[in-house]
Amino acid sequence: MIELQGLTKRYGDKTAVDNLTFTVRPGVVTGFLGPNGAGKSTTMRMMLGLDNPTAGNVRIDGKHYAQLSEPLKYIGALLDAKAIHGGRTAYNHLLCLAQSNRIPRHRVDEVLDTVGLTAVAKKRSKGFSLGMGQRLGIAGALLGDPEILMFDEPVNGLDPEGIHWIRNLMKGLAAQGRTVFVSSHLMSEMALTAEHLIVIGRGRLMADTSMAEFIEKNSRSYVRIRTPQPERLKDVLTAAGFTPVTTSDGTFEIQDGDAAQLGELAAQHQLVLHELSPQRASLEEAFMQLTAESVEYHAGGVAPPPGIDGGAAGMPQAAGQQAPQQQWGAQWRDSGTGKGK
Ligand SMILES: Nc1ncnc2c1ncn2[C@@H]1O[C@H](COP(=O)(O)OP(=O)(O)OP(=O)(O)O)[C@@H](O)[C@H]1O
Repeated sequence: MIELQGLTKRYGDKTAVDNLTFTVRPGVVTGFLGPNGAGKSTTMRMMLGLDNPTAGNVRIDGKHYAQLSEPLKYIGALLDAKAIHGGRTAYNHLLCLAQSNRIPRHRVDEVLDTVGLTAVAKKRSKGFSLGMGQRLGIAGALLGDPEILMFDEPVNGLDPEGIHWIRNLMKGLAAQGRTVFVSSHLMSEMALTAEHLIVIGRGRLMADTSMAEFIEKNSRSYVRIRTPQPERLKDVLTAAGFTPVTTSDGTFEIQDGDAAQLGELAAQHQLVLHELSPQRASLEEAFMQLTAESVEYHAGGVAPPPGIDGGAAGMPQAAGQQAPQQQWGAQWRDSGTGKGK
């Protein structure tokens, strides 16, 4: 278990991590999300005693990292895969780590096998690809067979097979009852891997909740309808009290009805439907809604036209409706889960 209490880090007048309090529990993969510059790496570095907090503290199974006598046996971490002595072979890199933590030599062979690097164990790591470097970093994290594992962007540079492998590895470690804490910018991957989420923005806690609840609270659901008779359908829906929103590709989106109800209504009026599908936003959309106001680094350029991209800028909007971005952010904060800004 990892426990953060009021964890804060300031660099001059910049507050990188702002009074974070949360617990990462064993048995599930916990995802750590936040826009660029939100403070994820700084938080992870403080968890590992690599940075000193300005205030607050982190406990690893009740102890500060510095109090752990052989830390690799308690917590294994992949922070920066490039932070490896390139002149050493993969085997020697792991052997040095093992010897400094009184870990038996045979573990080196075991973890090399686990991450699929046995064939290149005697090669210097400076010749490794990004993906191979990630695997070596993961081998280092697993070396001490720790109960707690922490991975910062573990799928960086991995090919689809590698991504699949690390996903199963993390789930397997959690299923063994270990604590697994992982950051990633790949939302689709996070949605498949993590059961619990911690979301931060500008250093502050924005959500500490299950994946299912996070998506439920931060996204809208609606029914999408496609018909070759759009004018008639629109009239029927409007007369029945629904608020159909037309998207740029000619489909309708209805937020205030369910698929069965809408399908029956269409049948009563002998309307042909080519699509009738309930939709729920993705983790990516939910994340963008929640963190929209806390994104520090925006790209320039042109917003996508309505209906493109599925992001906030692309959400269709009925006349007179409040912008979804404001609505959803407010809804989330009003629910009381938010720690507020
Ligand atoms: N050593 C430092 N000195 C000054 N500012 C720093 C330092 N390290 C981090 N920061 C600042 O603290 C903030 C948080 O940075 P951090 O790297 O923790 O964010 P992050 O969430 O990991 O970002 P990313 O997703 O881009 O990796 C950023 O604004 C960053 O510029």
